[in-house]
Amino acid sequence: MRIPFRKMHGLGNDFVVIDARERAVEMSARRAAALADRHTGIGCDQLILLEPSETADVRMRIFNPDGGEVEACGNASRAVGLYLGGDKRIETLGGIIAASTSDTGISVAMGRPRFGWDEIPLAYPMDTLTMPVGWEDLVEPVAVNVGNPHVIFFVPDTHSVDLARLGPLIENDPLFPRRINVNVATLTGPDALDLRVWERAAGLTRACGTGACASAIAAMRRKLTGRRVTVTLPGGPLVIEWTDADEIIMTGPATTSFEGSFGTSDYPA
Ligand SMILES: N[C@H](CCC[C@H](N)C(=O)O)C(=O)O
Repeated sequence: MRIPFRKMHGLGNDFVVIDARERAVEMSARRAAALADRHTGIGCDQLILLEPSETADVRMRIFNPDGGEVEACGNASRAVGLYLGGDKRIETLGGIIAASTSDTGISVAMGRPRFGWDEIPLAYPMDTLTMPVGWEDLVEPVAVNVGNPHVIFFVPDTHSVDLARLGPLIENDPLFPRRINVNVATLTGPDALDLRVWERAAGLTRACGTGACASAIAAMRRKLTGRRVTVTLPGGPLVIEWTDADEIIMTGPATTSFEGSFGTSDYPA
């Protein structure tokens, strides 16, 4: 049997999107990892499975390239918003998010940020606004949960950080019981950040929507910016707003690259 999919991306952070609302598709960690593999599979940063939802217009399941299912994916939320069109509520493990499509791009309301050490989560109590920890030159980060967990280091120059080496060290530190997405951010203007991200289980990506949300919120909490920030990633810019209603709104592009299909026998569940 062949399963159709849509290859999509948000600023180069790419996804294989499978719409299983009409016909169920079994998604094991093995199948998700095989599909995401860039050498032997279709290749993507995350695999996205759309299923019927009891509480929203659609349920969006998010699988990292290691096959692990996770709570949130900002760029994929915009991609699914583009695919579905109009205003849609999307159920995720991290909560219900709302996507709306306009001529300035796709906006996604990502819910409210969480700052409690046990909400990140961390392994033990700690101030999450200036954490008393460090890994070589990366010290005193901020931790934020925006559906998924993020740690944010403010540095003089994101490009001088050896993120390929330090990212996995921090991602897998026992301080983070569910591992963590690692962000290095530089303030480049009154309301502007430069950002690079080592994604939990995915590594260096061209863009990370939840990383942009978490880093913007971290800058706002530290009073480095106002409540509307442009975050520039290697793949391009995203605009993040933290509303007075404690909602994170992310606006940016999404693109459909191509449509295809795969054989279930080639990718056993
Ligand atoms: N690797 C992330 C999931 C995808 C996040 C990123 N692709 C985004 O756009 O938010 C995690 O394990 O939490």
